[in-house]
Amino acid sequence: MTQSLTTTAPDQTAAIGPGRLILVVGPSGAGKDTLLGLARAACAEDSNIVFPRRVITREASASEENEEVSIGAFQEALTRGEYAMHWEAHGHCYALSRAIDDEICAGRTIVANVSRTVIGAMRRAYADVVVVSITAPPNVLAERLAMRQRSSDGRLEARLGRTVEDAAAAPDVTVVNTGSAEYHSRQLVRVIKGGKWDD
Ligand SMILES: Nc1ncnc2c1ncn2[C@@H]1O[C@H](COP(=O)(O)OP(=O)(O)O)[C@@H](O)[C@H]1O
Ligand SMILES: O=P(O)(O)OC[C@H]1O[C@H](OP(=O)(O)OP(=O)(O)O)[C@H](O)[C@@H]1O
Repeated sequence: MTQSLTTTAPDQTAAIGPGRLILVVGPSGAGKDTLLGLARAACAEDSNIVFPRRVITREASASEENEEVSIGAFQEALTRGEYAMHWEAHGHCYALSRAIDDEICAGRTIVANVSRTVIGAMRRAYADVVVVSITAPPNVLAERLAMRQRSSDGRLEARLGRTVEDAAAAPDVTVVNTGSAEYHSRQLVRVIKGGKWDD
């Protein structure tokens, strides 16, 4: 497990700061949305910590409160430069609004569930990036995806088979989410608040 919490972009003058950008990543079914939901509730009183809604071309569900857009609206917004980052996966398009840049410039911390494919670009674009990988063994992922029953998930084998090979995607912190969600969410909250995460 690694825990050097801060990565400084090579060109400080170009990087967006001074607030922190916490990128929560990991395979489907690992528990990212679950731990984020609990961490969000735990940070509700702190207006300096922001959990932006993701823009996604799929319907919102019980496990996730996203801003649902059509593929046409997504592409128009992308052309207008309205997204700070965007990616495609599982047959959907995802993005985070550029509004996060204003929050980071104001010194706030942004926490979001993103694709491992955007980590390298985000490390270059932002001054203070922390990548938190949420993981679990393959059999646990399979059980959890079967249990989640999110209608938009499509073929679970395809979700379970997705891999991302990118050296820039190495995390700063890894949480193996096999204990209670409450316990691991407290680890995530410690990272978000800038403390030691594994006390
Ligand atoms: N620590 C945990 N223990 C048991 N079940 C969990 C835990 N974390 C998440 N889950 C369950 O696993 C399923 C997948 O979690 P989810 O947060 O949707 O994963 P992800 O966002 O990484 O795809 C959900 O049904 C959730 O309730
Ligand atoms: O490129 P990857 O690192 O594999 O990630 C691909 C996408 O999958 C996850 O989203 P989604 O909410 O659709 O899936 P999940 O909740 O099942 O992880 C993750 O947040 C990314 O948006």
